[in-house]
Amino acid sequence: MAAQIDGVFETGLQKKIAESKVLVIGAGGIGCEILKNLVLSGFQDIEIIDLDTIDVSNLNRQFLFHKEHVGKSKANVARESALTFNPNAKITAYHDSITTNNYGVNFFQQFSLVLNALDNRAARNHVNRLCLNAGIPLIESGTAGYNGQVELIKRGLTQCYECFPKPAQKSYPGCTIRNTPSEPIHCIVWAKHLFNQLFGESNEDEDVSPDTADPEAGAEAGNAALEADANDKGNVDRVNTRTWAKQCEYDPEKIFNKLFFDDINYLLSMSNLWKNRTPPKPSKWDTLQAGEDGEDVIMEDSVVRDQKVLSLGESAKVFAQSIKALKEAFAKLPEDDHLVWDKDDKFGMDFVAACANIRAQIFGIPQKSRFEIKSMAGNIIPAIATTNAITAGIVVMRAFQVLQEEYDKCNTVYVRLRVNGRNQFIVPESEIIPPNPKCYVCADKPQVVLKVDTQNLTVREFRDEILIKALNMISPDVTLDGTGTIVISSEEGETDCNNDKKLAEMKIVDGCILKADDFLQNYELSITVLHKEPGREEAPFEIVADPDTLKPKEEEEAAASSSASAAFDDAQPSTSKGLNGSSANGSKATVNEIEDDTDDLYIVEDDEEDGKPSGSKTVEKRKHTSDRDVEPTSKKAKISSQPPEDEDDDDDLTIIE
Ligand SMILES: Nc1ncnc2c1ncn2[C@@H]1O[C@H](COP(=O)(O)OP(=O)(O)OP(=O)(O)O)[C@@H](O)[C@H]1O
Ligand SMILES: [Zn+2]
Repeated sequence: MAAQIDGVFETGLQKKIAESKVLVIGAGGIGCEILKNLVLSGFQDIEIIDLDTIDVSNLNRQFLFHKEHVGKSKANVARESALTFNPNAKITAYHDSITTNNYGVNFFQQFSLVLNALDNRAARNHVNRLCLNAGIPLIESGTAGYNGQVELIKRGLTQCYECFPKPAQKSYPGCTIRNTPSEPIHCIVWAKHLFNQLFGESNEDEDVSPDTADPEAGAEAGNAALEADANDKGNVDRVNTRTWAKQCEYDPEKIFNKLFFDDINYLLSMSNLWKNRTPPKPSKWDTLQAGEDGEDVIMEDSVVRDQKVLSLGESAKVFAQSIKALKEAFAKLPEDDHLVWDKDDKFGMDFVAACANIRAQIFGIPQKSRFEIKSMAGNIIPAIATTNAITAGIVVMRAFQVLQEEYDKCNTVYVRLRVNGRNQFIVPESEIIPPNPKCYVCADKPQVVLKVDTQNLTVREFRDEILIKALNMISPDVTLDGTGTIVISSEEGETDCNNDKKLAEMKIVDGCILKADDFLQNYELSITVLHKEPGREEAPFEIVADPDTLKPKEEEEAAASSSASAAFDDAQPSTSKGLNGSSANGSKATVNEIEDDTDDLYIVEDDEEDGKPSGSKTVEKRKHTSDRDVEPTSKKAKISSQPPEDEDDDDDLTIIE
């Protein structure tokens, strides 16, 4: 090992490296590079964890993996390959998720430091909480295309991963997706939702059928459309899409005709929608001759087929074939299990591409090749091996500084596409950003205020949508302060009887305080409940991390009528813009383009102004927008509220390697 040769490193550091024990979380693009750097730098005791197996698409940049490793555990293969660089190193590999209860605070406490090389918010939040709790320094890293970022998270010294709210994910109004798509992405999002309705985790916000509550359609139109569905007695029999599909045994022809003929006719009956739009053209299976037309395309080499825009008949054929395969895969699962859409799963991807293109054709929207749809549906921006390598290099350099306790030197570092005015393309933040004293995770006594309609929200929704999705807990226990009533227990089945009760029925009303506790994360949060009356356009709930920002009711109403102050409120670091249940238009009918955290969107914002290094002003700006420039690792899409000045157009390309 070069680094074990005296003189390469200063002796003090050399010793510290040899005596330390580090944990690497994630053995993907950055993780492989980090592991190699650690081993070559003389680290002797390394543990690495990754839940995934190796995919062909990883091979171009995750150089510890080769063709013969496809399908094997990433952590195990990374360990074996890294050992060839230094057979004397002790590397322990776990093929597991870091979020399981095998890895609690005690596990974390055995390490000198933790290095994150993850690709999703949920896991990052979890590791953030455990490292804060265990008092172990965490080096967080990520890349998106040519951009990279490395940051130290240390309790009491720096901001944590959750100190400032993240920008909300890009979303589209539900009625655009369900009723009036106008761009290819609307059809792609619809197709992904359809996959979930038929085979995946169905979500009522992801309904794919016509939305009769669309305000633009007007109540009359909706009623007229509903009447078209009425049975002999004038009632409307509405069945859930999956139930219906199961009843007709996933017959492709029947599903095709329902989605692309009946539902489109239904939409046409909502005539207000088409006053200023080109109406869609329903399509029927038997007019397509899908059988003959599509035969060749199924047989075609997938690389060639990926690049082509298929005819309607060809898409219908792919549609039928993929439904058949997905139906079989679904049938093999236990009763209450479901499929998970994955861009790398052939039939899942075929299904989404075919459905998106059929719908696009019906609405007169340009169609896309399967290749293009894959990149849009997976929100992929290219993973650049060099950015991963540079970022991982900085991670390990930071690790040296942490081992030497030179924390004051550990400013966040950004990797940029182009050099700035100071000729830097690796740009350090000008100062260490301190913790947010109002952070709902790393503050001494974490607390939030929850504004919610207590008469309507069920305990189950409170747990799933608020505690788990918005507040990133994994296995919460909740008690009502003062009475000690157990509202939610993490013990399976213990409080199931509460699940369908409304909060108010559990005596959780305005002014109550709930104590939420996640034993897996050693995390306790105090939640003050404020009742709010339901409003049609409003978010179903709002979480405010800084109670001081709450105003008396009258003031709030006055503020709401002023767009200027509303905009100001949005910019407050401690109000939880990224945490509430609202979306772009504040309506619950809005759907996320990106469902899973793996596909998080992050603002990439230039940290410099006028080519000068960022000063405190910029730091302040960052706090108020996004504290993280880059959503770590490879396949993240990126949005920018204000495009970075020196950003290359190439960055907007969404391509897959
Ligand atoms: N909860 C978790 N526990 C352990 N490992 C995780 C967890 N969540 C994500 N990971 C791992 O983090 C790694 C992130 O690496 P990377 O972003 O390069 O992803 P990838 O899946 O290898 O590539 P791509 O997403 O571009 O196909 C992945 O190998 C992923 O399996
Ligand atoms: Zn914090």
